Amino acid sequence: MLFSKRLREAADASWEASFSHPFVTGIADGTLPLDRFKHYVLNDAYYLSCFAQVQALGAAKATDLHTSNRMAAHVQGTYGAELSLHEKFSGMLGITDEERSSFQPAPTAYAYTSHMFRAAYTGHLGDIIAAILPCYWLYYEIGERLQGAKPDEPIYREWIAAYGGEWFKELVQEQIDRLDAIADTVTEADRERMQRSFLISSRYEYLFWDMAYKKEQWPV
Ligand SMILES: Cc1ncc(CN)c(N)n1
Repeated sequence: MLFSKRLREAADASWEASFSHPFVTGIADGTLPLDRFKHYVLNDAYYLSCFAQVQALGAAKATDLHTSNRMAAHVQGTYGAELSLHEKFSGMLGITDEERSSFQPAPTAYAYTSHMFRAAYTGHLGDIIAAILPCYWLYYEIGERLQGAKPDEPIYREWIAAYGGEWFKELVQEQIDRLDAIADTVTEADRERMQRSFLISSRYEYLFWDMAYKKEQWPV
């Protein structure tokens, strides 16, 4: 069985929980209150800037120039496509420069990014891709499932269009194929560690919706 198939099966319960989370279903039917989406956008901008750094660490840890180049291209994708989408959302949501400069990540955003940095600093490229792959793959599956949805809110329609698009599908498949190729060359202990990391990221993806939905803050 392909390693990616094994990961997808192992993560199925937490991915199903993401598909049916009220934050996600609220984007699909347009009922999600905008203040919760704003909390998501602020935290996600932080998340994506860390994600790009982790992708760059993947470029540095790759063992051939082609892969370094591709991981660096993915950094540009995060910056040019996803973070610029957030810039647009920030304008539409009226997020001020002051709000952005004084923003501090919520506990879940901080914990999830710390998990990715841990994989990047302690592992090899396979560990990095295992930790970041749910970010690509889960969003693509959500984008695909939501394609038929036509929420009244324009921001939600744009969000759905971005993640269900062909450009994103190609990037996701490229990282799945890369991880499968690496998994063939490492030990079973490595594969088990990568699987644990993939599952932790999958659970954090669920918690990230929940963080935004509940407008999570530090308790003290
Ligand atoms: C938390 C999270 N996970 C995934 C994605 C999609 N790259 C995102 N924007 N934010």
